[in-house]
Amino acid sequence: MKIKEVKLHFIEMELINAFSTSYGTVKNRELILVEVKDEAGLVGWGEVVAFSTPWYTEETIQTCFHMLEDFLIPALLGEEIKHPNDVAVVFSGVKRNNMAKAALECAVWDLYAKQKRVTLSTLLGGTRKTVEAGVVVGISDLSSMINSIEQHVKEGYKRFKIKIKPGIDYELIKGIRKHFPTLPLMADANSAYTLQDIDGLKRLDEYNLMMIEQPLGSDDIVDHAYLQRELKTPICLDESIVSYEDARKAIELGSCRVINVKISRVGGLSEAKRIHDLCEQKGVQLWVGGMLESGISRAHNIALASLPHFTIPGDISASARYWNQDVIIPEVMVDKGDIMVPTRSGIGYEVNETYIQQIEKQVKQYTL
Ligand SMILES: O=C(O)CCC(=O)c1ccccc1C(=O)O
Ligand SMILES: [Mg+2]
Repeated sequence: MKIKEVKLHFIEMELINAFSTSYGTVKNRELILVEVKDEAGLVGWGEVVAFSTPWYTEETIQTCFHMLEDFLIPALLGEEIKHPNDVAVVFSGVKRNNMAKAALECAVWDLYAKQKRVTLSTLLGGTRKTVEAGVVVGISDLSSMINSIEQHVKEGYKRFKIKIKPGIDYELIKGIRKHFPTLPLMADANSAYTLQDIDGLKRLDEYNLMMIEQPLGSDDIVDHAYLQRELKTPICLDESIVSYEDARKAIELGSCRVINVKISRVGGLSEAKRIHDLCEQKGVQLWVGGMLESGISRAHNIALASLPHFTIPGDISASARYWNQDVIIPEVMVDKGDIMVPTRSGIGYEVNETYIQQIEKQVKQYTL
């Protein structure tokens, strides 16, 4: 196939509740929805999930726009693509910028699945009919966090993640554990600690957390290996793993026992699948991470999470967890803690173009 046209839809959606991490707070979520079209007029969808500022990775919505417009879209338009795995090869002249690449690559996966009239899940080798839903609660005061966990327990979620940072950790987890002694609970630090905090991190071992996510530097796998040897709690890496090679090295060094896979962070579905296969082979657990994204990226996450070795519920929540209205039909629903893997072809959800037209700030179109 050849991609004949690419459209970038710039949107901004307000989160139902502001979301706070160790880095800061997100309330208005800027996103770029990416639409690719083949010669027959069939379309596929992807999404740029970088943030407006470079707090999570170095990329932003604007750097992704620059990469897409000036390098990635010109490289892709008109190229012969036999399989979505080829897209990474077409992009190989551009270093990193994984979120920009992933958005376009995911759109090609959706399109390719639609051409073949199969679900994206099937195309990737997915085996599950449902995926387990986990939910994330941002940093707030203890009683608000307990209330929102309570709510999410009622909604059926199967794994609960809280955000922590230095000074808002031990007492917070102690308070949550008092209310929910057996809850499948984990904590995400988003790189807020250093090895100097090791004594405090070791004290968290008493709370039986499923794992602690990304305690140390975003680009570190050496200090994490040291920390993992000192902790009973498994370490899960997020920011530190931006490629298959990173995953291989982290596993070899013993830097983590779990990996959070985000399609965007690793540059696309092909790389995410390679990491899945590696972890399966090495006996390392993994789950699918989230980016406060719209239903389009959420749909890609669901397809990925249907692969057999995604054994831990991911950060894949219902559309209604974050949005008053999502951009897909139907919206993502959680039923008794499970999300159905859609059975229609491609990402399996209809994109609500009428709604996108209402909320988009700008559209840019690129043709061959
Ligand atoms: O529910 C979600 O979409 C994931 C929430 C989350 O933890 C997160 C959200 C934004 C940026 C980074 C992270 C993270 O996993 O570290
Ligand atoms: Mg994380």
